[in-house]
Amino acid sequence: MTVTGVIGAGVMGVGVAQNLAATGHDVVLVDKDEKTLAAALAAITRNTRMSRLMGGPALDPDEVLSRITTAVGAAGAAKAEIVIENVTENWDVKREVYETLDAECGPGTVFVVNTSAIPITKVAAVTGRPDRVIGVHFMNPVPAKPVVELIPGFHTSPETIERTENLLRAMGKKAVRVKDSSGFVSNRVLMLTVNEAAYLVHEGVADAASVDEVFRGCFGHPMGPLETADLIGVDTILYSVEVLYEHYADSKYRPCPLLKQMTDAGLHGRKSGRGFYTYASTN
Ligand SMILES: NC(=O)c1ccc[n+]([C@@H]2O[C@H](COP(=O)([O-])OP(=O)(O)OC[C@H]3O[C@@H](n4cnc5c(N)ncnc54)[C@H](O)[C@@H]3O)[C@@H](O)[C@H]2O)c1
Repeated sequence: MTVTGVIGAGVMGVGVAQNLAATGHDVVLVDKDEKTLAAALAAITRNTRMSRLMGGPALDPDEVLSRITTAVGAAGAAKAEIVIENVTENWDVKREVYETLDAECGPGTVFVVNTSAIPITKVAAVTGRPDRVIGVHFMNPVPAKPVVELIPGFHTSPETIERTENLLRAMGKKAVRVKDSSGFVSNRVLMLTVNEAAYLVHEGVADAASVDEVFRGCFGHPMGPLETADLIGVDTILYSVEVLYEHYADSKYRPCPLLKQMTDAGLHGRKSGRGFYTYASTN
């Protein structure tokens, strides 16, 4: 039986595991503790029930859940043939996970890096299989977003690209191939926009609702940048801007102090119930 490992059961891991299971794949979903895994399964149950209402396919939650097993610790994905990693956007956290995966998984296992800004070649370098490491930047919410960025690293082999493209096709995704560069295409632009929007609030130029209204009303964006920050996770925005700032050594990516304060205060957006806005539920 072919199993796909999904490491990290947060915002993205939940979406990736649901998308995989809903398209017939057996999944082992991994996180640091049982509590997070239980919350992830509850979120997948809610999201599959709501799928039709949200414009997606009708899904049977029991059938989707029957394809997902869970495990604590990255070693739980040892038997997977492909692993999709979605842990916190922090280099030390990701590095440790890849060292474990490299030691535990078979030599043929492909590691798919889902990151906002960390270069794929840097991740590949901490493994003994740089030819079998590739980036896929999924969009959020994963089951609802048909396009991903596909990012081969410096050493990624044509076979790894092909295996990853096949999996993405089976998940119903169209892959846009881009070169390995911190932030890729989407987040070089999006993170700058969100960071600058946070500066507008930080400096008192406008409140969050006014900033978002300008983007929705004037530019026709379905969501403003600060609503988007809450959807992505304010902490994840901060970590991504920090990665860009460090990688390019360019002051245009200087992280807004308000993002730092909100992250420290636990205002992480939808997933924590409060960010730039307040939410009734943390789904
Ligand atoms: N949120 C988005 O919209 C979005 C979009 C595209 C890509 N990404 C990227 O996807 C990755 C995950 O983002 P997220 O929004 O899901 O973050 P998140 O904070 O919601 O979830 C991260 C999960 O990783 C888990 N984790 C941390 N260390 C771990 C370890 N050692 N072993 C197992 N699990 C561990 C955490 O417990 C948490 O559940 C990040 O690299 C992020 O940049 C996020």
